[in-house]
Parts: sequence; C-alpha cells; structure tokens
Amino acid sequence: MSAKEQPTTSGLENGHREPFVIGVAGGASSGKSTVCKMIIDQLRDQRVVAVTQESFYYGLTEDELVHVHDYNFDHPDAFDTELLLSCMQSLKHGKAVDIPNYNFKTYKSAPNARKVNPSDVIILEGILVFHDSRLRDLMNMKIFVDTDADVRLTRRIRRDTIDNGRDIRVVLDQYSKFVKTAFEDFILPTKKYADIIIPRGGDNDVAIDLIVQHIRTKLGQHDLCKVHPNLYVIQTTYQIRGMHTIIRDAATATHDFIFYADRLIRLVVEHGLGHLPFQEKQVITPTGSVYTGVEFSKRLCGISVIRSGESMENALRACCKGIKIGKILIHREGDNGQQLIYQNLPKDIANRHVLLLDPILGTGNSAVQAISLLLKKGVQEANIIFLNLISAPQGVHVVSKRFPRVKIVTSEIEFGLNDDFRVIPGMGEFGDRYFGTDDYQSSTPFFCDDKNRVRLL
Ligand SMILES: Nc1ncnc2c1ncn2[C@@H]1O[C@H](COP(=O)(O)OP(=O)(O)O)[C@@H](O)[C@H]1O
Ligand SMILES: Nc1ccn([C@@H]2O[C@H](COP(=O)(O)O)[C@@H](O)[C@H]2O)c(=O)n1
Ligand SMILES: [Mg+2]
Repeated sequence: MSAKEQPTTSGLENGHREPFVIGVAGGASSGKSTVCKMIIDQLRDQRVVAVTQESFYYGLTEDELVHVHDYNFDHPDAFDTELLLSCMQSLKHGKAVDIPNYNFKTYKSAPNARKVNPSDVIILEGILVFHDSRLRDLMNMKIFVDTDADVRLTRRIRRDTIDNGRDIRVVLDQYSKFVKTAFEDFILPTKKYADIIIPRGGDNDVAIDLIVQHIRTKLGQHDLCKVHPNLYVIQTTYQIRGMHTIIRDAATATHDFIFYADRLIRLVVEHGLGHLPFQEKQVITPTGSVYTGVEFSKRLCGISVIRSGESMENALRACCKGIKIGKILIHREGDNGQQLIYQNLPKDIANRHVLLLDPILGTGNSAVQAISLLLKKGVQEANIIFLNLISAPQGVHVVSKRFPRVKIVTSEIEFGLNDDFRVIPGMGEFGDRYFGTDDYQSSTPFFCDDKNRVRLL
C-alpha cells in the first residue's frame, strides 16, 4: 500500500469528533434523571448515551447487608469512582465500555453489564458526579438540578416505599441519618462547579430549551455537514433510528436485515435522486388547470460497487424505470491495497449523471478508486452522487477532500473506524449479512459470471 493510500485511523485528528460530555448533579430525587431524559428527547437526532453514577455503587458484603440500615449510600466512598472514571475516559476517547448493572433491591451489581457505545453526547448524572475533580475535568457542561428539600424528600419517600418496597420508618431514618447530612456536606458544596443551575428541575422547560440549544451549537461546530457542504445526511426520525437499530443488531436474522436495509436504501436513493438537476414542466390537470412542475432528469445511470453495492440496485430500479446499472469490483487486498479488478460501465457514461452505490463508506479508499475510474471515463465530478447507508467521518474527509464536487448522501454518520479500519458501531460485513453468507469463510473465492454477477465458488 502506498503512503498516499494509507487508510485513515480512528484518531481524533481525522474527523472523529470528541463527544460532548454533560454532567448532571443534584440531591437525590431532585429530578436529575428527568432532566436528562428531557435533554435526550430533544436531542433525538444526535447519538446520546446516559450513564448514571448509581451504576457504580459498590456491592455490599454479606456483613454490610446484615447492617444495611447503617450503610451510607450518600457518601462519596459508596461509589467505585475509579471504575466510573475509567469508563468515562474510554467513552470520551471513543471506546465502548461495559457499565455495571446495579440493583437497588439486592444492593449488588447483576452479572449482565450494559454495553455502552461511544456517542456524540454523553450525559453522566448522579448525586456526586462533581465531587471528583478528574470527573469534572472530563465535562464540557455541568448542570446542577436545584430542587427544594421538601420536594426531594416527598419524592424519595414515594420512590423508596412504593417502588422499592421499603418501610417508611427505615426511609425516614436513612434520610435524617445520612441523606440530609451528605447533601449538606458533599452535594451542595459542588453546586459552585455548575455552569448552569436549574431551579425546579424538569418543570423548567425554558432552562432545558436553552441547554439543548447550547449543546446543538457546540455540536454544530464540529458538524461534518458544515465542514463538507456536499455531504447530505437524511433527516432522521424514530422510524429511521428504529430501522438502523434492527440492521445493526448482530442478532438480526437475514430476512429482517434485508427488509429493513431495503427500506433504508430506498430512502437514501430517493434522497439522492432529489439532487439531480431538473427542468421545469407544465401539465394540464383533469380540472383543466395548469400545474407547473418539473421533469425527471433522464441521462443517469447507477454504478454499484460489487458486492454490497448490488444490494442497492433494486431500490434504484424501483425508482428509475429502466435505468442502466454498471458495476465495479474493487479488491481490498493487493499490491496497492485497493485493486480494481473488474468494471462494466455504460459506454456513454461520460454524458450521464452517476449514482454510485455502496452501503458503507469506511476509509474512503474504495470510493476513491471507484470515483477515479468514473472520472477517467469522462464523467464530470459534479455529476457523481455517492449513495450509502452509513459513512465514517474519515471516509467523508477522504472523498470530499479529493473530490469536493462529488455529493455524498447517507443515512447516518458513524463514530469512526476501529484499528482494523472497520466502521464502528457499523453493521458488520454488509454483503454477507444481506446476501446471507455470514457463515461463509471470508476467503471464499468468487468469479463473475457471463451476466456479470458475482458467483461464489
Ligand atoms: N418536575 C417534576 N414534577 C413531578 N415529578 C417529578 C418531577 N421531576 C421528577 N419527578 C419525579 O420525581 C421522582 C424522582 O425524579 P428523578 O428524575 O428520578 O430524580 P433523581 O434522578 O434526581 O433521583 C421520579 O419519580 C420523577 O418522576
Ligand atoms: N441501594 C441503594 C443505593 C442508593 N440509594 C439512595 O439513592 C440515592 C441516589 O439516587 P438518586 O437517583 O436519587 O440520585 C441516594 O440518596 C442513596 O441514598 C438507596 O437508597 N439504596
Ligand atoms: Mg436518577
């Protein structure tokens, strides 16, 4: 592989944006979780993960369990802060972590940890998240939820008696013995570190709106679409997130993978077609009125990057009747790392707009090979629209830097690439999952048959 073609890695300098970390502190039952949920709801178009300090409670020993009423759950020593810190540092550096699954009723962590992937926004909430300066230093924004003591106590009584089945006398005893004192000694003194203090917690819609606006502004400074004006990420909805959740799930069966991948591909293709030029056209409606509309562009073709790109052909054919579709096969291994080993393109491709099809944009090296070939065949750079399902920021940078006039249309931006240059979180080998060959050995040899279809030997 030549120096020029080195794939980019997941380093921060290569477009992997550092997550925006928000700390939310405040007394027990002040409304921290409620505030976090409101923020997450408003940021639904961003990848947000919530981590709660409660998950990092030390499990009680048998002896401590016997004397549980004498245990101070509101003291900083009740938490495994070193583990919390290391999890937060990993997330901040783009690594997935396992968060303990603490159970309030057994006072221990269950064996099944929760896997948390790195995200654009990480929210850490808990009574004492501002107590340790190393945790505070990881935070880009610190929020303190300030709710009156009587409201906190009322909510606590309700939670611990109704939800957790505890005796009211035990709850009140714990409050006066530990909770009240710890609030005054450890929690309230951290209020001074807050950038924002929210009186009345979740009732304060104005404060939540302002916080969300600020987070959006901060995220916007790194927004890939602002850096690369020819990158188009389709507007997300819960439907789209839901479909991504299914196709990214390693446990999803092939038929479901195909069904939901097809739905997403169709959306990307429709969006891509919207970037083609148009001509004004007038028609007469059945009421005899004139409707001024537009006419679809006719001189276009699709080019799929074998093999995954072939999964996008049906959606393109369904949208553009009789469209010509050519193929390019690029082998990942070879003397220069990316070897072009097969091409079959429409003869008049130079006069067409090209919809280049490949579901995953990772390092960008295959895309660069494919686009270079199209340009060599005389296609105008501005006439190429690259359609994919997911794009790694590194691939977007590589393609946009080399071919700034090529449009990239995608449905989600990934977090980055791992050390093997695989997209993360990603969805695995798309072609294998779509064509049901996940259980084949990766070295399965193939050939192109007389109809230019890839056949496994
Ligand atoms: N603004 C509010 N109005 C009414 N109930 C609320 C409000 N905020 C929180 N609660 C309720 O109070 C309880 C504690 O809130 P929660 O957000 O879990 O607090 P914390 O995470 O600080 O312990 C929950 O049952 C929640 O539904
Ligand atoms: N097993 C436990 C662990 C913790 N607590 C109490 O929870 C409070 C912190 O949680 P919030 O969601 O309310 O912030 C804290 O006051 C602990 O006393 C508990 O009761 N049992
Ligand atoms: Mg909470």
